[in-house]
Amino acid sequence: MARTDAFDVGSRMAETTPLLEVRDLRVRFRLSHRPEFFAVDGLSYTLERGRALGIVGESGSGKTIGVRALMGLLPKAAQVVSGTAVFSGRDLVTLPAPALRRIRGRDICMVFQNATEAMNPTLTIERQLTEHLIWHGICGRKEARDRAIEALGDVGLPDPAGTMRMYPFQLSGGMRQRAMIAMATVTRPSLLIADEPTTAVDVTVQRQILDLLGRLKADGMAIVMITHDLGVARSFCDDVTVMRYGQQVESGAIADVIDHPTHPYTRRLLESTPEIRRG
Ligand SMILES: Nc1ncnc2c1ncn2[C@@H]1O[C@H](COP(=O)(O)OP(=O)(O)OP(=O)(O)O)[C@@H](O)[C@H]1O
Repeated sequence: MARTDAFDVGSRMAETTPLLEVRDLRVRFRLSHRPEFFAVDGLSYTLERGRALGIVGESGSGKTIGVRALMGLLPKAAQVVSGTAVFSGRDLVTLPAPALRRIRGRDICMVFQNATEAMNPTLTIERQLTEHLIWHGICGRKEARDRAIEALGDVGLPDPAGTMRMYPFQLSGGMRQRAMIAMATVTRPSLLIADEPTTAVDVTVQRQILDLLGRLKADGMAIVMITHDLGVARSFCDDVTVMRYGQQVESGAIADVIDHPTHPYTRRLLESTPEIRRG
């Protein structure tokens, strides 16, 4: 792997403890119809508060499984077989399920690729947004409602109070995606994992979402962003790691990797998006 030794997201802040330190994470799949395989095979990175790491790579390279492993949200057939993921001093890999549940949805939240699958179709947007705030004891119902309305406004939904009364199926795809981002950020987690957050939305909404995530980052939120779009990574992330077949082939500061890719696979990814290199 190129630049591994130099890769330390936010190394300028090395004197502070990183918010998240993932070391040599390996996730194995055991399925009945095929030999076992490693969907993630040695993933390492460090992330500081207020920084964003992009994880890029083609479909099936292990990007999503790599972050789901941190959240304890792996499919049944998958298992973390080695490695550590230390978040605020605690290893998420070995943390008992109840302790992980207390962190998930409060300190670490995730924006999923597909809002329709991630949302509960039987609950109003209000219930979905206020649930974490109340369940985690962050605030009572009235304040939760105010915070939910504010979060819906922050993601650029035009009528936050009206949106609160709706069910997911009553929203357009772009509105649903924004409501999901509001759900993931309403607790102001210290770490946000965003899996292709702007893939399903048009360019204007994409800009709004990236602006919002940029403001949250400036306020100190750390963000892991999975994207196949190097343009999004370039405009938003401080650092990037490139994955292929479960392995990290190249990592470093985003501008370095884009301007001076060392791995042939990274060069191929860049060649397929020529507008990136023109800046
Ligand atoms: N539920 C599952 N059952 C079986 N195999 C799976 C499952 N989820 C993921 N995999 C396999 O694990 C590997 C990594 O998948 P992963 O979803 O992490 O890729 P990805 O890089 O996020 O791709 P995409 O951009 O398409 O989401 C792939 O080989 C994939 O087929």
